[in-house]
Amino acid sequence: SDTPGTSTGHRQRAQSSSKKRGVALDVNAWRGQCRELLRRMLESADSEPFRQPVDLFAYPDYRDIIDTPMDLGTVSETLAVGNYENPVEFAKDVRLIFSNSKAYTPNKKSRIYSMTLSLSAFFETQVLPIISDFKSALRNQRRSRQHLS
Ligand SMILES: O=C(NCC1CC1)N1CCN(C(=O)c2ccc(Cl)o2)CC1
Repeated sequence: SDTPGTSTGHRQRAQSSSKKRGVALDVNAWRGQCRELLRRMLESADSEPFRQPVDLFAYPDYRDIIDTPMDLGTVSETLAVGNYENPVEFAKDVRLIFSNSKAYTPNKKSRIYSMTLSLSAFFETQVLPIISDFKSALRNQRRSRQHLS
């Protein structure tokens, strides 16, 4: 505004979270949301084969087929120590768990592979809004920073 003594014309919204179109645009909200999603997956019986790294003594040919093992315990630890920069990196590791299982399974009717299918279906429905909310928060943050002198 051009009223002398006021600076409201250029005041920026709080950077970390601002209400816009009814969505809390917090660029940091994804981490707690992903931790909660992991918790819900870990409480499901379908996650039992995926909670810890594969036992190579029980599956001696596992590394002949799978280059990059991944499990939900490792993903939880990576998230907890802050080694994911965004929810897309988090989703990439979780999806690796499922693609490894699909690559290793001897047939598509194996019990463990069927657990992969139901767990990944649940994961994809839950992670989609986490990623899209993060991307809109980032767009909003860049928009409001862009107007700074
Ligand atoms: O040993 C495992 N997990 C560690 C235990 C301690 C929780 N496995 C899970 C990953 N695996 C498969 O995805 C798979 C697909 C078809 C078949 Cl069979 O196995 C291999 C077995």
